[in-house]
Amino acid sequence: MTHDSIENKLQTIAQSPLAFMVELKQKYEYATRQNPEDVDLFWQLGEINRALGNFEAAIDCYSQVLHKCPQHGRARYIASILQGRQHSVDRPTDALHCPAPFLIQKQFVSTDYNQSILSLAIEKESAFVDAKVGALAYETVDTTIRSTKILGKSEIGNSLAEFRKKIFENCEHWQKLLNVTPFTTGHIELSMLHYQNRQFYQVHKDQGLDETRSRTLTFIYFFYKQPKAFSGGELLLYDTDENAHSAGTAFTQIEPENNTLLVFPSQYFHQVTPVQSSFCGFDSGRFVINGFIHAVST
Ligand SMILES: O=C(O)CCC(=O)C(=O)O
Ligand SMILES: [Fe+2]
Repeated sequence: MTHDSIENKLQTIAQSPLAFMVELKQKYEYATRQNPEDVDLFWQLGEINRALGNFEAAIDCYSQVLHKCPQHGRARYIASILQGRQHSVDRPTDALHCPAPFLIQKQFVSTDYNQSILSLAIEKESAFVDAKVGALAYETVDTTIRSTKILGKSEIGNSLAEFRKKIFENCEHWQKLLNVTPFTTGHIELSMLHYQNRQFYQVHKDQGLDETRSRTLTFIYFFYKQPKAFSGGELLLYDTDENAHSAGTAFTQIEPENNTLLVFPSQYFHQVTPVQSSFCGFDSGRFVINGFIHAVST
């Protein structure tokens, strides 16, 4: 191996911890073949596959863990989340950080409506501005934390009424599926985001400040022009402690797939990995409708 290629390799790993995970996965696959009775190796390979977004492979690993160790509550809970049936399994209480429950709805809207959402975003290009971070009164642009452009609610106006209605209609059902404390649906806050090459959003949670306390469920609707002109931009959903004071080190990777909606309780930490794209046209970027379902305070 030449000096240059080692440097390139190191740089790739530094820029993308997920590339490092792929190497780790290969090592653990080998180790589990050599030690098929070792529960811990299957557990760790499950966690690596979850972090890489390989749901099927992760579920297989957790099944192996449960086969050998049926009382492994964490493996049972995570496997149930990845299969979309977390409501049927108790949350594990054995560690500080709990895996985030989530739902994925593929083909959330019709193909025609998905196209019209994309057209609306493209039409509004000049109204997208740098997204800010921090409490409302002090919010600032800090591109080391959040590097993305946003189309705010005043620009969106009533143009996503059909989308908003669909969120509203599903809300009660999602509460049950996600096993959250039942709440009365209040207002639905939404914005559109656009990420181009190198843009990202560091680890954060959507709830906690006074003005965001009533945010209860977060939804993220992924959309983009086909064929997909970027890679990266994955959503990493972190295991989080009960009171949402900190993110754990383990996470589930969710690939942004066009016309797919992701829903999770707003106290869970998450991040958007850097987008990579060699196209610079606005229409080639990663788009989302990001929003929050507020609970009416009682
Ligand atoms: O772009 C995304 O997928 C999520 C954005 C996000 O987490 C946020 O704006 O709070
Ligand atoms: Fe967020």
